[in-house]
Order: sequence, then structure tokens, then C-alpha cells
Amino acid sequence: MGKLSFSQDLGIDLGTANTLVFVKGKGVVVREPSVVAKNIETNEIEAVGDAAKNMIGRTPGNIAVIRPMRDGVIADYDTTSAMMRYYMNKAMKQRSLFAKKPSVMVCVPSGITLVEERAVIDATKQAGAKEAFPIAEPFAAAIGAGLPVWEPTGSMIVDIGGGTTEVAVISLGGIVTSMSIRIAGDDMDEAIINYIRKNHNLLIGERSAESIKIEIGTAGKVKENKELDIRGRNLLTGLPKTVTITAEEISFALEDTVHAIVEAVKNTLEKTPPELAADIMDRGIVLSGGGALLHNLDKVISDETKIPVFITENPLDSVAIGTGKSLDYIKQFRSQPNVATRPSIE
Ligand SMILES: Nc1ncnc2c1ncn2[C@@H]1O[C@H](COP(=O)(O)OP(=O)(O)OP(=O)(O)O)[C@@H](O)[C@H]1O
Repeated sequence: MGKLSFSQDLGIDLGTANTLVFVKGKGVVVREPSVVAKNIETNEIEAVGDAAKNMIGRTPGNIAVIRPMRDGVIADYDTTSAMMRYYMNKAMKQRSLFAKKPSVMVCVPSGITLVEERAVIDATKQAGAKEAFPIAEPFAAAIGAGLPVWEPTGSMIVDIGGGTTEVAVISLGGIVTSMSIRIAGDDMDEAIINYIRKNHNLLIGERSAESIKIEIGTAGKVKENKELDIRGRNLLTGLPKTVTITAEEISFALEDTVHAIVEAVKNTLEKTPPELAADIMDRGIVLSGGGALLHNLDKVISDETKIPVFITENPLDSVAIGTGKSLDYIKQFRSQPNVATRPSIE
């Protein structure tokens, strides 16, 4: 009998780089890149997720590989809804034919405009949700990281994703102050591409830049100057070429992005009320998001702020886990749609 009224509510981390879907009672069941390959002649979707990401830079003329989210917001509405529908169906693949449409919590960057937020909600409904509620990404990340967000104590979370870095101070179930900058992991990749083009006359793609960042990228001082051979197209001859780059070069290329992230943390601390600032000094700053995995970034932030910095256990999953856990508070979101989306101090 229960089957007839069964619904699987979902938490979705609709990220610039990755989309994760959390199913209530099961945990994170989908974890794939936010990438779609489309046939531009027929407008048909050829591949979604990992399969589409593998096609980046390798497609024939009639296929375009699209990242429908840019800087944390929807850049291509129809493709985003199609991608969400695909992932939601994948997450609910074993549901009964009689299952109700799910209620969905979907995270949005805290700096999002109301129009952008509306677009995310509409896309989620178009993808098959009965109702959809936005939750600010840093709030979800803080819940996912296990921070005491409902208690009268200040917690600072810094979520560094692909398109946005979100810094927020949370206390008593709300965002007290926050800052969202559209600078994050993707900008690190871009900085690496630009550096290698300028200094080695070599053109490399987004995927290679990301691998270089993950392999030898470091924030600040490099301890061990590792080397890496990379391949790309020689800009002078047009032919393939291999060059050797060092960790020090990549650290130099990443300087501006790292600096922007550190400044966002410092600016948020400056806006933080003193009692909460004291809590943060005691408890430390927590980093989440894939960008938190950049070597030494925790140390650089700690040196610059003089506050201890910790990386959450599963940086790539914490927003999705928090979005999923917040399904338990869905009643609150129904009665107060703006709970945990807008900060009380701008
Ligand atoms: N080991 C690593 N070192 C450095 N960066 C990493 C590492 N692993 C993943 N990343 C980067 O983390 C970013 C993706 O993180 P995440 O999945 O948290 O972002 P997202 O939620 O999709 O983006 P956003 O929050 O901006 O919408 C990418 O830029 C990726 O290159």
C-alpha cells in the first residue's frame, strides 16, 4: 500500500563543474560532470555527464559539448533542464510507476539574483519536481560538513567550486554574512591555459589544465618542485609538442585566483559581528568544494587570517550531502521560502 504514495525526495547540487543527486534514505547516488553533448543539427542530446566530458575538445563539427552552468548559474536553460531530468531519472531509476513526483532541494550560490534563482527553480520543476526549494550553497556545505548551523555559535564555511567561491558565516540556522565571488576552480584552469600559452607557446585544453592543477597545482610556496610533461599544440608551428612544466610555474599562474579567494575570506571576516568572529577564531574555518583540495590552500588561508583552517571530510560531496540532509527541514522551507538563502547582513 505504501508503494502508491511513495515518493523519493531529492537534494541536488547543481554545480558548475559537477552535479550530484542525493536521494533521501540512500545518500549521494549520482555524481557526474555538468556536461552535455548535443547534436547542433538535430538538437538531440548525444551524451550527458562523464561520457560527454570525455568528448570535450574531440568532437566533430555537428556535435557541441556544452557546460550549461557557468559561474554557478544557468547559462543555457533548456540544456540544464534536460541534464537535470536525466540525472533525476537516473537517481530515481528504481522507483515505482506510481511514485509521486519528488520534492527537491536544490542549491544555489548565495550571490545569485532572484531572476537566476527563479530559473533554477523553474528548471528543476521542468525536469520533473513537484516542488523545488533553493538552499544557499554555503549553508548546504556547512550542513554537509557537520557544522553546528542551528546553534548560537558562529561557523565559517568556504566552499570553492568550479565557478563560484562562497564564504559564509552561519549561526542559528541562518547566514549572518556571506560573500560569493565568481572566481573558483575553472579560473585556476584558465589561468594555467593562459600561462602555458604565454610562456611556452603551447595551446592546451581545459581538461589538460585541470589535470595539471590536480597533479602539481599548489597555492603559495612550493615545497617540492615537481615536474610534469604536457602535450598540446605548438602555437608557432601548429604541430603537437611536449613541454616540461614545474610546480613553481603553476603556483605562479594560480597566484591571482588564490589571492582573490583569500581576499573574499578576509572581507567576510571584516563584516562578521565580534561575538561570531571570536567563535570562528576558536573553532576555525572549514573549507569544502573541489577547490579546497588544491595543495596548500588551507595553509595559505590560515597564514593570511591567523585562524586554523580545516578541510571537510568529503569536499566534493558536502554540498550534496547538506542539500539532502536539509530535506528533513523541508517544512521550514515551505513556510519561509527564503530561509537559508539570503544573508541578514549584506
Ligand atoms: N584535487 C584537486 N585539486 C584542485 N582542484 C580540484 C581537485 N579536485 C577537484 N578540483 C576542482 O574542483 C572544482 C569542482 O568542485 P565542485 O564539484 O565542488 O564544484 P561545483 O559544485 O560543481 O561548482 P560550483 O559550486 O561553482 O557550482 C573543479 O574546478 C575541479 O577542477
